[in-house]
Amino acid sequence: MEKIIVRGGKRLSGTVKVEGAKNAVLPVIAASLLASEGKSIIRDVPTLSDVYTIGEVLRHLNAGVEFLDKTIIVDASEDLNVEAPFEYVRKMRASVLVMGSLLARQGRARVALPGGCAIGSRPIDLHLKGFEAMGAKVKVENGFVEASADKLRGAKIYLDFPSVGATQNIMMAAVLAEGSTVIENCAKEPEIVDLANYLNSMGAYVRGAGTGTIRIEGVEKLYGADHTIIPDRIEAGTFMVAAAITGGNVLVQGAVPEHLSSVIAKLEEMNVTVIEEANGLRVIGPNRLKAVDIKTMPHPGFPTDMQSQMMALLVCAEGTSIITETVFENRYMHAEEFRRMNSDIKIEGRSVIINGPSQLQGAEVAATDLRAGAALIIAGLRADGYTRVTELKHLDRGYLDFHLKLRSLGADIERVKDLSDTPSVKSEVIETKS
Ligand SMILES: CC(=O)N[C@H]1[C@@H](OP(=O)(O)OP(=O)(O)OC[C@H]2O[C@@H](n3ccc(=O)[nH]c3=O)[C@H](O)[C@@H]2O)O[C@H](CO)[C@@H](O)[C@@H]1O
Ligand SMILES: C=C(OP(=O)(O)O)C(=O)O
Repeated sequence: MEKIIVRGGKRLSGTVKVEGAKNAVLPVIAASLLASEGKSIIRDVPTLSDVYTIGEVLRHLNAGVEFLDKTIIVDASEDLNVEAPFEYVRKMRASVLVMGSLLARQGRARVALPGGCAIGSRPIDLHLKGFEAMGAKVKVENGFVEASADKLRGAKIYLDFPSVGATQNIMMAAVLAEGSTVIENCAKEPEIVDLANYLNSMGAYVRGAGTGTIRIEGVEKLYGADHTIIPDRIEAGTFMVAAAITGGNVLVQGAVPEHLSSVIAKLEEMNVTVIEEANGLRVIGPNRLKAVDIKTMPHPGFPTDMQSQMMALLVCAEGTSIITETVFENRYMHAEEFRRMNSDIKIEGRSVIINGPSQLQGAEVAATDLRAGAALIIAGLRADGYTRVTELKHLDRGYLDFHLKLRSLGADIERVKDLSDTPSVKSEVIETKS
């Protein structure tokens, strides 16, 4: 079993560069299946386990996928297979994002139903309602959801909730449909805008991405295109919190202020200094952090993917803070792990009440999901003694070289393979850059 071991107490300083966004690259790779002619070149790709998983899904669907450092080249010009089996969907729910492209390209898609996960039940009913509105027949059988349509027709689709995945899947289905599609109450996340830009560069007609209404005119055919992925706002936000919790001074290179306005506002309310520089955001942590309330919301509200990292910071803040999670019903599994580190956190329904400041203490804790993994490591940066974080497979879905980046900022941190089952060897340090 691998662990990250952090010894708290170091102030972070220096510069850290963020990768391309995981949540932008996954839908873009799914959309590359729409190009029946020409190859897509996708740049600034973070080489995370999720990205390799979606690469495997595409290969299984008969697309050519080549990884060249941080670039992926996709050739989807051959006829595609239409089935994404459970072995992929189990590893990564975002595999369901191939449905829209397959339905548009091949008239059929069969994808294993994703299960729930540690953050909530995560149904896909809104994706399917969108496909049905466009004339697809949808059935759920034997653990698979199958959608088929001779020809998708444009439709007016109102989403009951601005789901990121449903908006993306419907966009991908609509770009090759006959006529106009309007998606109302759609998601406005920067990753939606990135997908729209990529689709437009393939020859699609998508307007309004980033607002609450997207309009799409279907076209006959799409072509491979060259696209650079936007910087990862959640990775950026994670390093901003890491700088703040240690009272450090860090330039987060590549952070886009407009993508992070709610996170910046909350950090400033907590007395953290955030300065816009030409190539990123400088974050300077205060001596005393102030308690604040946070409510997670769809963009431009406070992102649920930053909730656990902020929890680490609020534990160290003076006063009572309340976090209310409105996006996922069960995204507090990490609260229990924070309690093991001596924090005063009470869960009450969809809210948590944090009484701070607590002096965090090092402990052995488990990452319950990818953001929880990062949050526990961040808490370890401030804790007395050693914090050992396990279940790193979650962290690896979303963060590249996390411990190496933190170490380059001065953290006392290492990643080890625990060999406690092997007589006479306790642990082995892992230093390889992925
Ligand atoms: C790969 C990726 O980009 N993942 C992000 C994406 O996930 P994802 O696209 O899965 O998140 P959604 O926006 O779809 O989900 C938000 C809420 O809507 C509900 N819902 C969603 C679809 C549906 O058909 N029915 C339904 O009820 C979900 O259960 C959840 O409560 O957006 C989330 C919300 O910002 C982020 O936390 C994830 O990091
Ligand atoms: C929840 C997340 O991702 P996913 O939707 O891929 O599980 C995340 O990035 O925090």
